[in-house]
Formats: sequence, structure tokens, C-alpha cells
Amino acid sequence: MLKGQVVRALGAMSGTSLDGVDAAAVETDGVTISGFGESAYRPYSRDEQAVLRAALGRWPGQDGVAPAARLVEDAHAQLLSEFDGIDLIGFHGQTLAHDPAGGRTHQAGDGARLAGLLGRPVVWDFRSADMRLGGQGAPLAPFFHFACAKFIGADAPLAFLNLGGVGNLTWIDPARPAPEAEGALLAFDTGPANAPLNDLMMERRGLPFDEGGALAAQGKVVDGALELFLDEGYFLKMPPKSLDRDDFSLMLDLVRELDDANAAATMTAMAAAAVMQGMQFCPAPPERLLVTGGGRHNPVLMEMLAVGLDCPVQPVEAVGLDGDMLEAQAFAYLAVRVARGLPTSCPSTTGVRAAVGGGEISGRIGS
Ligand SMILES: Nc1ncnc2c1ncn2[C@@H]1O[C@H](COP(=O)(O)OP(=O)(O)OP(=O)(O)O)[C@@H](O)[C@H]1O
Ligand SMILES: CC(=O)N[C@H]1[C@@H]2OC[C@@H](O2)[C@@H](O)[C@@H]1O[C@H](C)C(=O)O
Repeated sequence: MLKGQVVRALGAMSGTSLDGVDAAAVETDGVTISGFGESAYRPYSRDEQAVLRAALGRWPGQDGVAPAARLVEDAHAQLLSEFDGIDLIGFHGQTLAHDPAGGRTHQAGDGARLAGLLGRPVVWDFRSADMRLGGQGAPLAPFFHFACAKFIGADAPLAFLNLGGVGNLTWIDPARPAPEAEGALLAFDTGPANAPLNDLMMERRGLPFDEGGALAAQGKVVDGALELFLDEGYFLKMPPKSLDRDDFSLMLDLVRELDDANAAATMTAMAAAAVMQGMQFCPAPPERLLVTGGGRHNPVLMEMLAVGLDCPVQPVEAVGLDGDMLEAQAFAYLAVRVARGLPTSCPSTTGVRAAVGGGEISGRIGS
């Protein structure tokens, strides 16, 4: 791929919430974002979710992993075949397990098979190269967040917060020349965000999540629970650092004795508290916190952040971005960087020893 050539890349993400696949097109040369294209979503059915859930925490070769991977590939093939005029695909796959301390991570889905099914080049396995060089393998969206900061014309430090199943924060100094430049980025997973609350809703109410924060709004945050939660060593650890979806499944125990509304309020407050704790690591106060991911649709969570932080907290829509598609767009952008041999992570985003480009390319990329 020629330097400076703008291509139309399609990114696809199947997130830790296991709700479905997001796909979105981005026009970019791998450095500058020229524009955003169409997007689409394919939810997983309840049966499909059960297959994925059964494979959570498992590694390649273990029971239930092969059917989960095939399901992920087929769901992507179905969704991505709807797009026309695509030069390159960035395929994240479905994280089933993530063990940064053990140096391994598992995203189900074979990009080579997907490339064959779609007849298009696919960049995939974005996290392994970073881990081989001592990195956490996550988060990887920060280089894209840096490009977004440039795209929106930011000229002072700002932060992006993704409230997915897990939360992740990227602090950015947009005055720096490139994302891998010293002092341009600091990134890490803040803690659990929606995943434990979703698990609580399923356990107590048979619902996938607390729509609009309605249940949490009826409850009270219980004294002492936040302190116990924040006692976890993870929150004191210096970034970079990353988490697996279920690293905090014990959180449910902290609210076991509470009624449904108080448990939901307390868990929502825990997600907010993890972010507030994380914000203290920012090298300089961000001018604003731009929130992406499904958690920005939860007004109770957003209000807790707004009250607890001393900078404006806004959904990314405030700057014209699409918070439902930012992660899919990130993998479109990262795919182009991989194709061009540019780095996708650096010491301050994943703890990797040196800036590195991660990703395998299947299929032939046009010039
Ligand atoms: N209207 C809403 N009210 C409350 N919460 C919501 C709403 N819409 C989405 N969410 C929350 O957002 C979650 C989905 O977020 P998102 O799609 O960003 O996660 P993900 O991409 O799967 O996760 P990750 O970023 O960790 O990979 C839902 O599971 C739910 O908890
Ligand atoms: C191992 C893995 O899949 N991690 C996800 C997860 O979901 C949110 C957070 O934890 C983040 O670290 C990452 O995803 C985003 C897309 C990232 O890599 O930036």
C-alpha cells in the first residue's frame, strides 16, 4: 500500500458484552482520518450468545472454542458482505480470554478463513505481536483515539473513555507529532464497566442490561462497598495495564446481600469509581472526557462521572463521532496502519518494549 494513499477500510469488532458485531468503514492513509463511512450491526441471537458464553475463559483447542470461532467468522462474513468498495478489512474477532501476566490473549475467529469467504484482504490477530514484545496486548484503540483527536481539531490534552464490558481510558496530548511520540498518549483499562452490571441484571431480572440505568436510579449506593472495591490491587497499579472481562466477577459477591436496586446502583457506582481512580493517572488534566461505548447510554453512570470529575464529561457525539462504532472504526484504521508497516501500540499504551505494529495479513492487498 502506497504511503499517503487514502483507502477505504472496514473494521469489525465483537466486544466483551457479547451483544453482537459492529462494522464501520473509515477512509484513511493510516495516519490521518479523511472521513467516516457507513456502519452496520449484527446482533448475536440468544443461542449464539450461549455458544460464546460457554467458550469464555478458554484457549485454542479447548472444548467449545472451535464452534465459537466458526460462529464468529460466519456472523462477520454475513455482516461484512453487505459493504461495497472495501480495500481492506480489520477483523478483531471475539476475545474469549486475556491473560496479560501470562503473555497470552485469545481472540476467536480465523481471519484467513474470513478473507477466503469475503474475497478481500483481512488484517487480524492484532494483539499477539504486542504481547510477544512484553506488552499487555490491550488497549489498542489509543492510536485511533489520537487520530480522532486530530480529526476533531483538539489542541489541548483530552481523554477518551470507552465504557464497554470493560472500561478503557486514553489520555492524549494532540500537540505531539505522532501517537508513538514521547508524551503523546497514556492508555489503560480502568476496570470493569458494564460486564458485571449486565451479569447482575441477568442473574436477578433475566435482562441483558440495566436499560437507561432505570434500576440503578431507584437504588442507593451502599456505604463501604466502594471502598472495599477500590481496595483491589489493580486500581493502584501504574498503567499500562489491562483486564479480562471476568477479572472482577467477584464484584457480584460485594452486592450479594443487597436488594436489586441497591445492588445495581452500587455496581454502577463501582464502574464510575474505577474511572475516577484511573483519571488520577493522567499526566495533565484533560480539557474534557469524551465517552464512547454502550455505557454512555446509561444516564446514571454518566451523571456519577460528571459529578465526580472536574472536567466536562460528554458523549463522543458532542464532537461529531459515533460512540456505537468507535471500536469498529478503530480496527479499520489499525488495519491500514498494519498494511503500511506503521506501529499500532507503544510503551505508554500497552507497556510494550518498543512501538510495534501488530497484525497478520491474509489475502493480497492492492497497491
Ligand atoms: N440504553 C442503555 N442503557 C444502559 N446501558 C446500556 C444501554 N445501551 C448499552 N448499554 C450498555 O452497554 C453495553 C454494550 O456496550 P459496548 O457495545 O460498548 O460493549 P462492547 O463493545 O461489547 O465491550 P468492550 O468495549 O469491553 O469490548 C451493554 O451490554 C449495556 O451494558
Ligand atoms: C483483550 C480485549 O479484547 N480487551 C478489550 C476489552 O474491551 C475494552 C477493553 O477491554 C480494551 O482493553 C479492549 O478493547 C478495545 C477495543 C481496545 O483494545 O482498545
